[in-house]
Amino acid sequence: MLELLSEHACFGGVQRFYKTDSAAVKLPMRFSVYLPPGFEGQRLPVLFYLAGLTCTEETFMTKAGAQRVAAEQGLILVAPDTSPRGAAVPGETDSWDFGAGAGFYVDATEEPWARHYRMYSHILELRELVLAELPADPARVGIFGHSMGGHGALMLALRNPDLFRSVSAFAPIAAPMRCPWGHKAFGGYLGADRAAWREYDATELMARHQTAPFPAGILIDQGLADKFLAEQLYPDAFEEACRAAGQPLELRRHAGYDHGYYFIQTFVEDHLRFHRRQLG
Ligand SMILES: N[C@@H](CCC(=O)N[C@@H](CSC=O)C(=O)NCC(=O)O)C(=O)O
Repeated sequence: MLELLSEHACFGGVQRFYKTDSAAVKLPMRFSVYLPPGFEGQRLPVLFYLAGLTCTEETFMTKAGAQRVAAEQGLILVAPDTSPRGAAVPGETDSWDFGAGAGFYVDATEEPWARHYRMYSHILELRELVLAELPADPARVGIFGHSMGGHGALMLALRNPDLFRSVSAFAPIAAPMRCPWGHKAFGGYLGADRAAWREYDATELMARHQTAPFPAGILIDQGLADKFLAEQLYPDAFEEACRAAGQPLELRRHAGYDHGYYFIQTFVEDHLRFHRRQLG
């Protein structure tokens, strides 16, 4: 079920890379796991990280510098890939913001994507797999992510608050129905019907709430020197939906920080501590 591809000692714990045959995607899928020191024989809190456009299961583990704090906090980290690989869909590698590396964490319904591009279901199946095969506590699962993955984390948590107890994001594409990346992805994967888009848009999902789905709060960090901020991200729209729903949100705006992993490195410790507090 799980094939261990490699493992590396890291801050007293172990960094692993796995492959699994995904029932959701109908292809082999890779993911990475960090296990903190002393993981054997106990059930630890686990934090899923969803990466952004062009990333793989390796990006977060090699670039974010999260393992030192995960080791200290006793957190398992899991990073899935960002799309199916080798689906052989014509044109799937033609652009960097749609197709391979850009699955947007939705289940495609449009052809030719519908057979393999099922990343929403893949994240949920991976959650089950991790809980079955690794020393993770099913009652203490959180989710966070960056950009496309920051949105994926918000959306998956809002659709499944019983499965993910804590949620945060770095520079999420917070309202995909309003931006070019979202139009391209939702139009391509889900078709023209905007009712289908609404089921995957975090701002639309939050707007349905009249009470806070995450009463302990949501954390978002956003760089103000992010070149994608004005055209693609719309954190203010998500902030307004949270305000209307009574959802506590800490949206921290940081002068000088861009969209990349130096920004994530700077604030990743805060996110891990935020989740650790909420997961207990
Ligand atoms: N190739 C693009 C840049 C792509 C990019 O910035 N990807 C981001 C995520 S964007 C939203 O999901 C990312 O995380 N990249 C990986 C990295 O190592 O920085 C361009 O030409 O602008």
